[in-house]
Amino acid sequence: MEGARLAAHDLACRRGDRVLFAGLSFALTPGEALQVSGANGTGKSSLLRILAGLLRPFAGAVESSGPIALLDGNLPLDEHLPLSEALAFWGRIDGTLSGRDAGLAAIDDVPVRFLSTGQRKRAAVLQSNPRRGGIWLLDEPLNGLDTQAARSLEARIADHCADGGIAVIASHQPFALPGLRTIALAEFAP
Ligand SMILES: Nc1ncnc2c1ncn2[C@@H]1O[C@H](COP(=O)(O)OP(=O)(O)OP(=O)(O)O)[C@@H](O)[C@H]1O
Repeated sequence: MEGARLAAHDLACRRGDRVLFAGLSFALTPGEALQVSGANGTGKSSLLRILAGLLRPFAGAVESSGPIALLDGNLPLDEHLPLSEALAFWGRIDGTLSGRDAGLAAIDDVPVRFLSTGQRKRAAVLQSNPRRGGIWLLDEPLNGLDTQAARSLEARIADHCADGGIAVIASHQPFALPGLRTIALAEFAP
């Protein structure tokens, strides 16, 4: 696979009748990670949805190559299925789920609707299943995770980038990632 690329060209985002940000540009090459920070409501989640192709930008364009995986507040797992079966559904669609989480093994048989906040996030990390060398869009990925799970996810993001992947992280929280670039969304508020 050719190396992943992700570029934003002069992006603007409008929600309702308000422009949240404008003039946002960046370019990421294989191995790079970018943190997007900003106060509540500045448009971090909206930016990730634009980058994922799920929301049309008000202006500007996104250029990407490589598979995209999005981890956001939604958990696209059947709430009524035991966790292992709910994950297996995506395994059949996506191929083998990348990675394992030993902390979830003991609750394989628990229906998704009974999972705790942190367990849901950990299941979402597995489900989002970033492809080797692809683009991983992460919305507040550390929310709800205990310290050990947070360190483990940081290590997983670092491995993903070391493997030629790209990561964009929307978060208020500091990240321990080598070479992490940052963008403060407030600087692009009109
Ligand atoms: N469909 C919509 N129609 C109108 N306004 C919307 C819509 N979706 C989101 N918004 C508004 O857009 C703004 C940005 O929302 P967004 O979720 O992108 O912000 P955020 O920076 O991720 O916030 P947080 O840190 O609280 O998660 C908010 O004011 C929100 O109310």
